[in-house]
Amino acid sequence: MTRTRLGVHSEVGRLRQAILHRPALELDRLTPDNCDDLLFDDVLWPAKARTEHDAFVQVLRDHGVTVHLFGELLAETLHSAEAKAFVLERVCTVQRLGTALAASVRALAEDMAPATLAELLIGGITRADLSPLHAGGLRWQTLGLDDFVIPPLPNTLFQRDNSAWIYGGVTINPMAMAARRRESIHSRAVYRYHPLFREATFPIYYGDDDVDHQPATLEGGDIHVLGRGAVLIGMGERTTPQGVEILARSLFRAGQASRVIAVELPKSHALMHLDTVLTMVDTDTFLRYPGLAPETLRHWSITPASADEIVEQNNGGLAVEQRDDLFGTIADALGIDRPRVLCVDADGRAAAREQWDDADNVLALEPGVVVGYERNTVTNTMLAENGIKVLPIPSGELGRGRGGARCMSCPIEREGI
Ligand SMILES: NC(=O)NCCC[C@H](N)C(=O)O
Repeated sequence: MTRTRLGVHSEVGRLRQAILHRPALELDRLTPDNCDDLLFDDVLWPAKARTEHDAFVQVLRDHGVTVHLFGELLAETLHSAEAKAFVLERVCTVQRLGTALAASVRALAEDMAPATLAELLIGGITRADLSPLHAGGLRWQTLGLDDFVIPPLPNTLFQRDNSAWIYGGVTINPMAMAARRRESIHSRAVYRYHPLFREATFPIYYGDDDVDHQPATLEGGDIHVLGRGAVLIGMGERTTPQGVEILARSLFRAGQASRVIAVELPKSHALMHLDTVLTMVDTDTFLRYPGLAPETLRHWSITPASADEIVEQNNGGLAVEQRDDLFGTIADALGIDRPRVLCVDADGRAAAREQWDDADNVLALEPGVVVGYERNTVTNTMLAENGIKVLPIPSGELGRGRGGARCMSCPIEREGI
């Protein structure tokens, strides 16, 4: 078993361990009819996507990062009868499956080998997959052979979003989009029952219960662990102020962070998460999409409120102060003069095209060394000219789900700065 010192103490400190997901059956089940609903802009060539993903994993391993594959973690988790029951109780519900199917699908799933069950939970279950089943009920009769009894979760590829480590603990995120909500059930099971996490003690800040969290949603692509006790959170299409408040309170209570900076983002698909337009590439350096004008972004600095402030301001325990210079606020939090902000601003069209292809969504492996899609030549050249080393990975297929190297990885052990 791998040495585990779980915790993510910065965005750019040396990355030691991360969870990635090698895309499997779920990509074969993406069609022109369902890809929009499943938050993909196109269908993919699955075999090629897997080869590209293998190349990504290899770059990380060559750099000394221990990579855990989520499909394997889930399969190993489901070896435990308790874990299987935990997942099936939450997936095979009457609301999701109908009264007749809930019990019969659950009975079939109980008998499956853990690896098969993990594959189908992520890849989706069609009526044809259940062919020996003779069920009654309206739902069963309305389903065509190829229809999904349980839809696939192709965005499991983007491990960044459904859980996020922040300093010594993790948040298991209530996801904004219906197409991604079941992902969090799988992560809850892995963090509870997988041997990598089962014996460890760490706070779970949010989401590890069966409460209906909507609309207090959070997604990891919006969460940046800046380091030195600070956390930057984007509020755009996916993360709401209610979600940020709950997380901030929990982080402060656990003594894991001393300041949260919440920044409002334009609500658009191209900018669905903060990390599609802003990532950290060195201890004092950010990569920013030039279409995102920081001076126009409203942002707030959130710290734990004193007892007096709680009474005077009725603020729910959070001292919230609106600020007017985002990178100035970040500099304060990091105790530096002013961060360096790199931008492709010579060619607006190239910047826009490359942002769409996740040029600004790089994953730092250590200060000044990042992984990014090879296709984004203008951004990668600009980074190299500014002393940032880019390790390129292929992206012809992978990028069609609209996520880059940062989106596809969930760091679980990373050093501070
Ligand atoms: N952090 C990220 O920006 N993740 C990319 C998620 C893409 C996925 N298709 C989604 O819409 O949720």
